Amino acid sequence: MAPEQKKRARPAPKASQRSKKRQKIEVQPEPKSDVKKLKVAVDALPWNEAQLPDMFDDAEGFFGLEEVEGVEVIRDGNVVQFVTANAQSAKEEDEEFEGFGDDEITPENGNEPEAAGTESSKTTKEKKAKKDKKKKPAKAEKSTDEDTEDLKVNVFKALEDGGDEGADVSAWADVDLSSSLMSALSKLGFARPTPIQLEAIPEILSGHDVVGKASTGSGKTLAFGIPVVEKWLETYGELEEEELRETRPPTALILSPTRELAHQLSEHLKALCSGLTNAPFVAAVTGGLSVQKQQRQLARADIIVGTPGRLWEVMSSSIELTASFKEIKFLVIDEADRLLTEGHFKEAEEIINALDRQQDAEEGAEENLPTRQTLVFSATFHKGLQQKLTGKGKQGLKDGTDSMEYLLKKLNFREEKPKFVDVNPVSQMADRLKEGLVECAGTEKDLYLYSLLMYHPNQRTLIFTNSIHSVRRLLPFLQNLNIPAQALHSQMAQKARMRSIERFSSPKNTGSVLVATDVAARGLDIGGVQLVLHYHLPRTADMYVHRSGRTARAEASGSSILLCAPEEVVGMRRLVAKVHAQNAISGGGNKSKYYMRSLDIDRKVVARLKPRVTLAKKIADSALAKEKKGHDDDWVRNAAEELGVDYDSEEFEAAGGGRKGRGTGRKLKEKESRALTKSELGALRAELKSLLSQRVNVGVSERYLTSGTVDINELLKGAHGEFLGKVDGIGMDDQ
Ligand SMILES: Nc1ncnc2c1ncn2[C@@H]1O[C@H](COP(=O)(O)OP(=O)(O)OP(=O)(O)O)[C@@H](O)[C@H]1O
Repeated sequence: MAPEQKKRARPAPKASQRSKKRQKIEVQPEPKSDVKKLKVAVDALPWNEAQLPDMFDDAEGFFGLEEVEGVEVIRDGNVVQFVTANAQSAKEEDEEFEGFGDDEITPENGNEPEAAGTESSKTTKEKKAKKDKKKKPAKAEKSTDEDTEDLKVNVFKALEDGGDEGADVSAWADVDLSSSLMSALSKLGFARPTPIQLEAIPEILSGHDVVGKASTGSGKTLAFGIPVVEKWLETYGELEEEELRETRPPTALILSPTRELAHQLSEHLKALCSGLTNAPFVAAVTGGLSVQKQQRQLARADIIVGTPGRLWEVMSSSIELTASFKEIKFLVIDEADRLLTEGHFKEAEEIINALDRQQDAEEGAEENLPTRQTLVFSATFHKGLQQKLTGKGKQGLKDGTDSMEYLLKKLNFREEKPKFVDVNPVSQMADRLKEGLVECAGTEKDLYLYSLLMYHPNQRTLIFTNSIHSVRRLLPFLQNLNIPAQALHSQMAQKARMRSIERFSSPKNTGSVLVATDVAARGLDIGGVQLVLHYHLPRTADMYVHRSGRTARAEASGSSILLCAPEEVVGMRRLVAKVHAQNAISGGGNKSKYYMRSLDIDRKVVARLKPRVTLAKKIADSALAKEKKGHDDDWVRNAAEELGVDYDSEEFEAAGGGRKGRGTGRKLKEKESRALTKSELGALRAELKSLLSQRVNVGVSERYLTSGTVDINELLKGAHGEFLGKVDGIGMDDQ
């Protein structure tokens, strides 16, 4: 699409409109006479997320509270109208209102012509260095999505801290990128392409549909992100500031299976774009955050990253959006094997249907092939999917009985055979990942979990469980033991989810622990995760690969340890056989690679940790049971109300409302926990505190385990013996 098509004027943001200051709706004094007023509907006002004090951390009802500034409220009898100061004429009201918020795209960086494509990266770098002295580097989206500000993790933060030297990017020469992108990569410090980038980018740039497979943490995001940005630069990179403010169809739609991953992908692309003079506007569209705000951002987005559910919700409510989406140049499916799984594909399918429907209507179904390129990426593709993706997908689709065939057909590749780029045909696991397992009884997993954390103190650790209930249970348990744990699961409010990730990934919290369900298993790129602990055996081998892939990313190394109960042994064997099958076949060539091995953990030491674990569990259970009792009481009260009887009456109990006679062992335990009085709890806490303050002897030679939060080096200063926490865990290095 040529830039001059489909343009729609957009009001220029005023400096005052970008003010960071927030205020509640209030009646403004008479506006100055030279400012024209604009009446707008309440939904079209420039709402911003209200900033709440930390004490509201988990008050779910408050998340999503929005406020607006610079709005005049006019009351005429019962009619309330909202008027904004705006230099545009009022007739544009219906067309578009971008608002005043601090989330305007600011083409402050957009009025200097792009360096010529033939210019060497060095010259471009010099030019840009001069420019950067005059003003801060472009951060087109820096202030556009405050909801995701807190999700900035890993390398992206470095950009904000300066780092204007830049890397020598001559190793990218074979990929044949524009000088602008070379310069942006230099600023990111990415000196050379990763293997998947080296292989996939040229294929995408030459117009192919691509299916890309590479191990976790190997740079797949930029493997599709760089060509998408390159395409945008090719089309719009030379636009003047004024032209850049005009809306245009988006260049790419990127689908992600989880909200966190969507925000991370968008941050990753923004980080790349922040090194550009003219940059595309990247927007993330996910559930859990304000729809109106996301709709406003979507209207001007060049690259849209979203979860299918929310994306479909906003698309289906706007014919205009759907119409502009049909012009995308790229449809990207990240973590494709998950998104193409039955049960998850429904909304993605709706989106693709909508894109293709438009296509058909306009182009008379010329072969029914889209003009967009489809890019499909993951670290894992189960065998059937892989075969079908690599070319057989378009055959045998007549009856649509095979659902996977059906889904692939739906992707509607424009080529009969997409290019299949597999840079890790042998192993899906990262090279620098060490794997081990610890065998223990199912009932002792809490004890062993804590022991493992003690053996690896001050390491950023991600614990995966198979259920939300387990996350809820383990969180207070670990916190009682002074482990700085955060939780992440899908039933948490989105703000709380992001806050957990932010705290977990904060450079200040190197020894932080995140207890999560598989919602955190895919794609999350959090720097410095050294250890992944599988509290439960993952449900699939692929999930094991993704979970373990949260560590040992890019150039880093890391460990993955599975807690394995006797009833999980069969499943674990199957898992190892699957994950390392190819390695085993390839045999001697890969001698240095070891597989999951049973790790030695001194049971005597574990036994010494038992008293504190028992206490911590008791205290945590008591809190959980009380919380549960609150819910139960609500239920009972509501049921009594429905029956029209007193909550405490015998009549109500007789009617079954009191749920008598359903006491099981678990219920009894809960009851016992609830029965703990305040002073009993206080005594338990005091006992635990005293235990936690003691070192744990780990053997004959004055060796001790310490609480994970204690600085091992400090302790060592006064001791001759060794602390297990100081050495490299439990023998992972010897293997
Ligand atoms: N060329 C490069 N040089 C150095 N680091 C890079 C390069 N490309 C990407 N990275 C960094 O590597 C890390 C992992 O990248 P990314 O998140 O894209 O991995 P992935 O392959 O998508 O992993 P997963 O399968 O877990 O989603 C990121 O921190 C990213 O910034």
